[in-house]
Amino acid sequence: MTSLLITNIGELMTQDREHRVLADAAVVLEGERISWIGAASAAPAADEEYDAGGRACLPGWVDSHTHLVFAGDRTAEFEARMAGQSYAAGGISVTVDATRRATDEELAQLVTARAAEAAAGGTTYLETKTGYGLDVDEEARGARIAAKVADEVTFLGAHLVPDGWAADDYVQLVTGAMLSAVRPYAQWADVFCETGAFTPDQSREVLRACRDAGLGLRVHGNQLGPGGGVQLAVELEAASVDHVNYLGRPDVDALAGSWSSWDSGAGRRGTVATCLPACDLSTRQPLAPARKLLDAGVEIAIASNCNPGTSYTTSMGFCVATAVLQMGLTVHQAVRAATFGGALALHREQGNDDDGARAVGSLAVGHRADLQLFSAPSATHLAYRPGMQLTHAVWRKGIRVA
Ligand SMILES: N=CN[C@@H](CCC(=O)O)C(=O)O
Ligand SMILES: [Zn+2]
Repeated sequence: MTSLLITNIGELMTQDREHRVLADAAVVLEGERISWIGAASAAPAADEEYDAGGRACLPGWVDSHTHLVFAGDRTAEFEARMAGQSYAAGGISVTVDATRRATDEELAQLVTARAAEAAAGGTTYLETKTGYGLDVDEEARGARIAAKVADEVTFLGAHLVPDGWAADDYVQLVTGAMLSAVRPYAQWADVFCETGAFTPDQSREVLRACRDAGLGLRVHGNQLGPGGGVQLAVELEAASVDHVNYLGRPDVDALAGSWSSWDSGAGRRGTVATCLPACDLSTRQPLAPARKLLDAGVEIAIASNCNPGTSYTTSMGFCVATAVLQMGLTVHQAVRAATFGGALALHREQGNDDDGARAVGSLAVGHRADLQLFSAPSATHLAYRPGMQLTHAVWRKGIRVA
C-alpha cells in the first residue's frame, strides 16, 4: 500500500474531537486512511511526498443535503422570484415533468456531472435525494442512478403530492409500492413537511413506514413558515431536520434537548439542524438562525441543498462563506458545520481502524483520507475572499480527485 506525506501545511484544521488547528503541519495518507498527523518537523518518511507550500488543509466537505437527480432548470421561476414573487412548493412539478422526460443515460450523465462539480469544489462525501420522480418506477430509477454516484441516497417520494392525486392516497403509494421499489438503493428517508407539501401527520406516517423498513430519517422542516417539522424530527429521533428558517423557542429547546446526552463524539446523537445558506439567499427567506442554535447547544450542519428550484449550486465554499458573513458563525464553526456537522447528520462521524466504517468530516488517525488544500494560508480566506475559487487539491479515500 502506497503512503503519501503531505507536508509544509500552513494551517491544518482537523475538526477532530479536540478541535485542533495545527500550524506547520503534515499528514500521511496510507491507502484510504489517514495514518499520521502532526508537526511537519516530526513527520515520518513515506513512499511519496507532496509539498503543500504553506497552504491551508481542511477535511473535505461533507454535503449532507442535495437533490442532484433532476433534468431541466427553473431559470424563469428564479427570475420571477428576484422580481418579487415568493417561492412555493408547487414549482417542484416543473422539474418532475422534465426529469420524467429524460432518458436513463441523460439523467445518469447529469447526476455524474453534478457530483464531479462538487468534488472539484472540495466535496468528498455526498448525500443525494430522489424526489423528482414521484411515481413508483421514476422514484426507483432516480434512486438507482443516485446510488451509482452518491455516498448516501435518501428516498424523498414525499416531496410533493403529484397532480391528480389525493394526498392520503399518495401517502399510501409512498409507504407501500414506492418504498419497496426504492428501498434496495437508499439508506435514508426524507419528507417535505410544509404547507403546500405534507402535513405533520402525513409526514409522520411516511417516516414511520420508512423507519420500519430500516431507513434512517431526515426531515425538510420549517422552511417557508413556522410548522411542525422540527418537533416531528425530534419526536422520531431523525438524524437531521433541514432548512430550519422559522423556529420558535420550543423548536430550539427541542433540538437542544435532543443533544443533552451527547458528549462531543460519544453517547446518543440528537437531531442535527442543517442550515442551507445558499437556499436561504435564493428564496429570500430569513436566514436560518445558526448562531442561536449553536448557542443553545444544538449541533448544526451546513449543506448546499443543490437543486434546480431553491439552490442551484454545489459550492460548499460559498455556503461556508455565507454562514460566516451572514449567519454570524466564526470560520472555524462554519467549517465544522460543513465537515464534521455534515458527517454527524449522516451518522458518519465515528469509526476508525477498529471498526472499519471510517469516519468522514474530520482529520484523525484511522479516519478516511478525505481532505482538501486551499490556495490560501488559512481557512479564514474562504470568507475573507468570498467568491474566489480557492480549491487547490482534493483527496478522496486517499486518491487525488482534483
Ligand atoms: N424544499 C423542498 N425541496 C427543495 C426544493 C425543491 C424544488 O423547489 O425543486 C429544497 O430543499 O429546497
Ligand atoms: Zn432539500
